[in-house]
Amino acid sequence: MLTKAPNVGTADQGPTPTDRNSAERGPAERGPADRGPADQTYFVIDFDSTFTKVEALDVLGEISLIGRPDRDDVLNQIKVITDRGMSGEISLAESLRLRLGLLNAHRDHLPALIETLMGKISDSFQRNKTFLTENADRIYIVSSGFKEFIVPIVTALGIKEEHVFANTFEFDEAGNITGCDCDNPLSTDKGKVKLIRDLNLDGDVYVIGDGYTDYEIREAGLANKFYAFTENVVRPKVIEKADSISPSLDDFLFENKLSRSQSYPKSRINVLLLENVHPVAVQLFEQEGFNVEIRKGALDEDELIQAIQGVHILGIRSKTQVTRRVIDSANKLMTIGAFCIGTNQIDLEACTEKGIAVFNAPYSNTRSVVELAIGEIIMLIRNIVPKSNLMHQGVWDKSAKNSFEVRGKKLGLIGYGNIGTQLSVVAEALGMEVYFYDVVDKLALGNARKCKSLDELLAVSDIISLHTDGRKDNKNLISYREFGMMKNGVIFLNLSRGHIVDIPALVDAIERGKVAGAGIDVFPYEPKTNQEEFMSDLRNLPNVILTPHIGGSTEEAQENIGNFVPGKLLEYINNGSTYGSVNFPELQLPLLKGSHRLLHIHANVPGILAQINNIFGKYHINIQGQYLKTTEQIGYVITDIAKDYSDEVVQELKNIDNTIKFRMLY
Ligand SMILES: NC(=O)c1ccc[n+]([C@@H]2O[C@H](COP(=O)([O-])OP(=O)(O)OC[C@H]3O[C@@H](n4cnc5c(N)ncnc54)[C@H](O)[C@@H]3O)[C@@H](O)[C@H]2O)c1
Ligand SMILES: O=C(O)CC[C@@H](O)C(=O)O
Repeated sequence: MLTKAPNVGTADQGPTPTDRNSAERGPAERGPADRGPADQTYFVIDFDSTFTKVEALDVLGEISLIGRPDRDDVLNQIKVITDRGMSGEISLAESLRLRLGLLNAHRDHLPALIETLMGKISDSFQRNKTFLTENADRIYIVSSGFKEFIVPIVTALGIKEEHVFANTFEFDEAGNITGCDCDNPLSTDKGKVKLIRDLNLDGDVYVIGDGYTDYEIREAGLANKFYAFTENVVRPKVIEKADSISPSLDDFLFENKLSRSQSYPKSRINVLLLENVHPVAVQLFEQEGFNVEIRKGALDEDELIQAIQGVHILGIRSKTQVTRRVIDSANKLMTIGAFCIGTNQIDLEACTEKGIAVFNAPYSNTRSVVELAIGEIIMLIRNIVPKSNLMHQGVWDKSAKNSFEVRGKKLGLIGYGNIGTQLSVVAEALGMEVYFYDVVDKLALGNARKCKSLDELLAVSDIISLHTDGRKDNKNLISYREFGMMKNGVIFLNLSRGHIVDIPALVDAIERGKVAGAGIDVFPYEPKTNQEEFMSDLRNLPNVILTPHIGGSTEEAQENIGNFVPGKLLEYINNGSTYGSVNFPELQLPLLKGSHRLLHIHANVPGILAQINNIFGKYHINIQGQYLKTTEQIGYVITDIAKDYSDEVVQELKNIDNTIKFRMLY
């Protein structure tokens, strides 16, 4: 029985490479023909904390002890005993005896217990009902729990009643639970071992469970492998004995190439979040079942190259530079989320070439930047910062000199995108005259006036605020010449990107009095963490507000972003949708229902769609839906097909010349 290596998938060839040119496995992909295990393989599954999320006797206690003043105390004692039994600290018989003694339970409590347990079936078991039903002949539930509640739960998911091995309660005449059937081996130590030995299963045996008693079957030489099931509880003492760890049933089925409801187990998807991304994002990924690693600061290139190994989803903000070297070394990366607006810190071209989809949050912090800009404009034009500094030194300098209203002043906006336009509207509400210049022809909102050139805007404005994107061409957009063209005593703001302003030129303009006040939030070099000192020639200049790139750092904006970006990344991972991507052809796809989705990313050269469809034609595959979108660089073809198809189809699709990435979803 123990000589064979696990070989349960006769036809499934397992996960196939995501990246055409590598042998790695990626999320949401598999061989097409999962036909389930060979006949001679048996699956022995534990019940409490494996099939269900909870320990049934704990739940029974919660029901049976209602109204007792010492309920919480007793429940705690029951939990402690359960854990000690499960990790092998006390014998099972002892654990059962002690718990039944404390429970004070009655037959009438059982319906409520069953109802509660029905709602506590482990998520991955619920998802894989088809596997359980289709393989009912080979699945055994072996538990030291009690048939009275186990049978109704597991049979609801297709398990055969005669394959449930567990204890039975003993009741007194009044219906009180007094103990258990002592002749049953499962009420005794090493009971599962005795039971499996008696069953004498003729084939390979895989045991899935969270407890030490499950491991004992393997220890006794009666199972080929013991899988420590950790979806609900993690018991270090059990894990250290396991042949393998199964964070979910999906993971077990994937590892053994068995038919399953998810193309790739979510517990195998690794997420790396840098730069203090909002906790709501962590929560969203964890709820999805992904593995999440978080780091507070940014990483430099070499650190990131190390950290990105095995990572499928990377989340960053504005400081992490995702260079071509990083992208080239990322062995599993599928998608990047910029938890901010700007994406200039990411080499988008390299991402596109590798088939890595990038998403951002294009307007989740827009309002926060606008409010900061308005606040700073008022502070600067009133000369508040020097006055406040003096007050802190005890100087009372009451005067109106160099202090103005914003009403009637000309505000010049360079860049009339999301932030520029919103600032335009709010500034007009304060009575300012708005002028704007954008490289793209933009609709003027309200009474805003379009300038034909940057120079025109520079010459006319009393206050200039920079809101262009961070494209490379914008480096030093504002330098000596541009400051020279501005009005004397102009107020200047940069809350966009640091490299857009030539800092020595700005320092010079401030020192000469050309710029009477400046609000600067972004810098060509920004400290990687809050521990690093901020070094700049802008320090200690008069009437200059310096802020540490916090234009978008409000609780509201960060929470918005923390919700928005994971939403996009999850849609891409789970459904293939690229709507809102900054480098991929944008496709909003319908939810996947009853079919398999094949996603083909390729270089945009002529004839790929025809080649894809020729392959479908050759294998008589009926296409249920097909979507295509291209950009100059790449094409993205999504095809929904019926579930039956052969390995060759997948292989041929991957072998099409110019294929960048291929994956499957179901
Ligand atoms: N300080 C912060 O915390 C913070 C927060 C959010 C956004 N930002 C930055 O603010 C900037 C604007 O954000 P947005 O959401 O409005 O972006 P956006 O893409 O909506 O708008 C940018 C606009 O700038 C225009 N533009 C680009 N280059 C130009 C040039 N040389 N001259 C004139 N116009 C030019 C574009 O055509 C576009 O209309 C970005 O750089 C973004 O990264 C900073
Ligand atoms: O929060 C950040 O790191 C960046 C904020 C801002 O510059 C953006 O691009 O949205």
